[in-house]
Amino acid sequence: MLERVKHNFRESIETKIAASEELPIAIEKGGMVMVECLLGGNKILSCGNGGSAGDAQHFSSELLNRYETERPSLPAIALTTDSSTITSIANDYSYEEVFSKQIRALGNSGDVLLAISTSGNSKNVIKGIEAAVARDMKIVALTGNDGGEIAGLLGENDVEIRVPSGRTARIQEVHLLAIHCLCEIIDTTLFPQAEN
Ligand SMILES: O=C(CO)[C@@H](O)[C@H](O)[C@H](O)[C@H](O)COP(=O)(O)O
Ligand SMILES: [Zn+2]
Repeated sequence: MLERVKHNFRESIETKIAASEELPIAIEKGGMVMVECLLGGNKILSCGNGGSAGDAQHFSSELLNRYETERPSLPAIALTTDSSTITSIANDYSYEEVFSKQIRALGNSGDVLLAISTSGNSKNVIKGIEAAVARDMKIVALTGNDGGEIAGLLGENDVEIRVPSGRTARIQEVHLLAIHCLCEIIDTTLFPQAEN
């Protein structure tokens, strides 16, 4: 067991080193897409399944509450939290529609969708992206593996942050780091004078 644990630490560190070489440009671009959105008075919606649902909520709480510095609350909504809405959409329509239906109701032109999927193939996230595109929203996608179907759905104004790993847990670990980088870009760009 000790060896397995050590292996996981090493694998996670190696994935982060590879990501530190491959991802900064995409993360900076994603952060600036979010900054523009917020400067325009728009909001960021976020979605994902399982661990990525937790990541979607982690991100929105850091905008709505705070990241590292004192600054005003920023507008974000995780689409993973309202169990009444999610269960009724899944029950009456299909689980594939749980994000897209919310996006059609809440999403406006200029808003951003933070779409999180380690495989890039979760149908409800894919349908969420399609709904966001139809609403003239921009997409920042956190993916892994080969980007899956999501990679092929993105336009030139969208951003894919694809973790160079095929293992869900390792991808999620880098997604969280990328989320913290996005928060830092937002905070330091919008509130350069803010203090801890
Ligand atoms: O957290 C984990 C595995 O670490 C799981 O709960 C994982 O998030 C779930 O299997 C998701 O349904 C996977 O979806 P996706 O990342 O492929 O979109
Ligand atoms: Zn997990």
